[in-house]
Order: sequence, then C-alpha cells, then structure tokens
Amino acid sequence: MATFQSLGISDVIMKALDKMGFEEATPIQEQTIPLGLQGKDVIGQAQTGTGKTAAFGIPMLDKIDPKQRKIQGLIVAPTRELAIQVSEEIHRLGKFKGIRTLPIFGGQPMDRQIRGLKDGPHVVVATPGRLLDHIRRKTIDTRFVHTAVLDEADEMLNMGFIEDIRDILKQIPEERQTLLFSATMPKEIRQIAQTLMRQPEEVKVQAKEMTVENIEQIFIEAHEKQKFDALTNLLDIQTPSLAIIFGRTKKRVDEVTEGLQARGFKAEGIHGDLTQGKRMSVLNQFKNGRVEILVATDVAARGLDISNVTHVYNFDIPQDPESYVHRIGRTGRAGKTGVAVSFITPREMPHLHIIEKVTNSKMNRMQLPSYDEAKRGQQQLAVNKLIRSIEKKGLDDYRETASELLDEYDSVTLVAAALKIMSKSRRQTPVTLSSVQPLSVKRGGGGGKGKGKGNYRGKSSSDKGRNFNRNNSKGRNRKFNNKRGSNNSNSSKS
Ligand SMILES: Nc1ncnc2c1ncn2[C@@H]1O[C@H](COP(=O)(O)OP(=O)(O)OP(=O)(O)O)[C@@H](O)[C@H]1O
Ligand SMILES: [Mg+2]
Repeated sequence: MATFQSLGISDVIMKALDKMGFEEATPIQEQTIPLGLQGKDVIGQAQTGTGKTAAFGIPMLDKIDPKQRKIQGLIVAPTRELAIQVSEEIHRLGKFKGIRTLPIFGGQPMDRQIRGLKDGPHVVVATPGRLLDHIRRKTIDTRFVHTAVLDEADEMLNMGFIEDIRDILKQIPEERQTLLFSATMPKEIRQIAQTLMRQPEEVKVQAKEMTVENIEQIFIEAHEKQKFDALTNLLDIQTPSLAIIFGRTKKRVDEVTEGLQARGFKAEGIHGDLTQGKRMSVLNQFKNGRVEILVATDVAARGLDISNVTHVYNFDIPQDPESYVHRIGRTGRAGKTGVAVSFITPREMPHLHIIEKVTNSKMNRMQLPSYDEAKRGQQQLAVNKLIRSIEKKGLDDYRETASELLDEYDSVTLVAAALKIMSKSRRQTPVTLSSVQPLSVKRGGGGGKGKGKGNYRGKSSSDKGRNFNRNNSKGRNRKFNNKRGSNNSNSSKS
C-alpha cells in the first residue's frame, strides 16, 4: 500500500488524514486519487468498505478554493442517511482547509436548508429529489461547481434515478470533472455512465471476489414458515454485538422488528415510511449500541459505514447479486471481519447460485439452527460471563457465602443454578409473519446480467421518502435477473 504523501495530496488534507488515523492509502485510493488530482473523469469500482469516499473526496477538496464562497463540489447519493454520512466524512477531510459542507435531503424543512445554503457552503452532498427542488427554485447555484460526484453510481444511474441525474448534470458546467464510484458497476450502467463523462479513466480494483474476503458467507435453506424461528435461534447462537437484518418490504421489516421485540431482542426497524426524525434516531441508537439489531429495507444496504457491525442477515434474499454485495458489505469494513447469513427458501435456491456466480464467491451451507442449540448458545454466554468474572478476580467478598452454600449443596447443582439465573431464557413467543412470495427466476436468464426493461420502481421525483421500498403487490413479477429495471422497489427516493 502507498502512503498518502506519495500521491501528491496537499498538506492541509494530509493533516486531516493524519487526524483521522488514515496511515496508508487503500488500493482504490492509491489508484484514483492521482487521476482525480490531474482533473480526469474517473469511474472507480472497489469492494465495500475500502474507502471510496476519501478516494473521490480528496481530489475534490484539493481543487476547492475556500475563499470563494460558492458551491464548487457537488456529491449526489441515493439515501438521506448516506448523504449525511458522506457529508461528515468530507467535513473531516476538509476541516483544516476551512471547507464548509452541507448535506441536503428530503424530509427536512426547506427553509432550514435554504438558510444553510445562504451560508455559503463549498460542498453540497445531496439526494437527487431534494437537490432538483432546490435547483428549480434557484436556491442552489450550480454555476461554480467544478467537481460532480455520483456515489453509489450504478444505483444513481439505475431506472429510478437516471432522469433526475441527467437533469442535475445538465445544470453543471460542462467543463466539470465527474467522478463515479461504487462497489458494483454492471456493464450496461457503465455504458450509460460514459455518456455523462469525458473520456473517463476506469479503475477497477482487481479482486478475486466482488465481496470482501473477510466476510464469512453462509446460507441456510429454510421454508418461509421456518425462517423467523431459525433467525432468533441463530441470533441466540451467534450473539452478534451489532447486526443488520434485511427484509424485502417495509411491512416485512415492521413484522420482523415486532417479532424480535416480542422475543426480547433490542431491535428497531428502519424504512422509508418513517419520519426523517425517527430514521435518524433509530440509526443513532444503533450506532451507539442502544439498539443491537437494525431491521432494514435496502435503504440501509448501500454505503452506510457503521463500525462494528459484526453480522448481516438476509432474512429475505436480495433482489439481485449487486444488492447482495452492498448488503453484506455493511459488515467487514476497513479490514474488519464479519459474518453474513442468508435465508433461502427451497424455491429460491437458483438465486443463490446466481449470486455466487456473479460475485464469484461461495456461501457455505449451515443447517437449520434449532431451539436447543439456541439455548446452548445462551448458556455459553453465561459461561463466558462467569469465566470473565473469575479472571477479573475481586471475588473475596463472596467466598464465605459460597463455601456455606457448598456445605449444603453439591457444586454442580450450585453452578447449574447460577448459569440458569444468568442465561437469558428466550421466550419462544409465537410469531407469525404475513406470507410472501418467493423471488422468481426468469427462465433463460443469464445470471443477473440481463438488461432489465421492466421498471417497478417508479419515478424518483418524490422527496418525501414515502416511495422507497413500496410494499409492492407486484413483487411476484419482479424478475431476479431483470435487474436494471426491477431491483430497487426497495430503495430510497429522497
Ligand atoms: N486509508 C484509510 N485508512 C484507514 N481507514 C480508512 C481509509 N480510508 C477509509 N477509511 C475508513 O474506512 C471506512 C469505509 O470507508 P468508506 O465508507 O469510504 O467505504 P466505501 O468504499 O465507500 O464502502 P461502500 O461501498 O460500502 O460505500 C470508513 O470508516 C473510513 O473512514
Ligand atoms: Mg461508499
């Protein structure tokens, strides 16, 4: 890996990198930052969690003149949460240069945003719908933008967003530099991308697999009706410290969340029917660990960087291989390890093979976890606690009572009782979810590479955040490999 110093990055940004604890550039940073600094258009593809934000952020910040209080950098991202997160990372990177960054997204009062815009930010990080609103109202001035970025570029150029993106880019001076980044970049999207750019340099960080190596990938074959019990059993066995569970629809997310809560898990749901305030508070609670399990639609699939997410569960198999890559990429970030488990019904097994083929990775089969194993898992937790307590010492105050007890009871009975008290015995409260259709595979389809025609996704003009993840009665029509048009009835349109 290269040092940042060797890439020609200016001192003020080096200082920020130092402060952020970035010691060496990741491969995508090493390969794209120099091109970006030369002013070239770049399409950058690299695995999830490998620092693409800084890869486009650094060259953009380098060109910004802090004295000129105009918007000079514009970043477009698919969800509100991602816009906020990217804006924060850009802020950290540009801090010592005095760069002001403003996130702009739907679900926030317009007047507050207009005030923020009047304050003269150098960089705006926006979701497409709200950005267009501001452009139409002339509350955002794009005349001085010299760098435009599409984060999650393949998503932004997908059916639901592409027209908005074209409209946005038309407003930005043609001599701009355009940077497109994502962990996935299907060929036909890449072709569309090129029409929006000037002789782009294409950088694809070569990796054997599209997914990150340090994520252990597992699948469990289960009938629809077995899935929920299997999930809670598995949670008791694996005892993740922070987990994200993906469900296919908003309704599904609500039901799974309620079911988990009924069984005593600290779970909260996130999807587009929630108010912006609720979305933010759920995400913050998850980040600080007060909520241990985040149940989400694909609104949380892309880009979100929450450190220490140890497990990702695909309660429902994702619509296409790309979304699989993004979903499981919420764990195993920045070199950490992670576990990803996908529940697959027998009829959906062909999808598993398509995912494996497109991502060039392999999932290992795990047997359906039983309630007995779950109970053992919980006991093991209690055992670990006990051992930790022995290692920590400080037991002297308890010794006298302990030996009195040992006069009366045998040691096995005593330890068994202690373990029983310490084990969270999970009530198997019955939970029944509404029935759902399995994903269907289009016959003769070619491994997720088919060019999608159908668009179940709708136009993305709404910024109310109500449209994403429509709980869609057309679900059964969505073709797994009809990817380009169909994959994202679940994502945010804000
Ligand atoms: N050179 C570096 N050294 C150490 N940490 C880094 C470096 N670059 C980025 N990071 C950190 O790694 C994490 C992942 O970065 P980032 O969110 O940019 O990944 P990404 O490639 O955009 O992933 P995704 O495809 O999921 O959007 C962040 O917490 C970021 O601060
Ligand atoms: Mg990213």
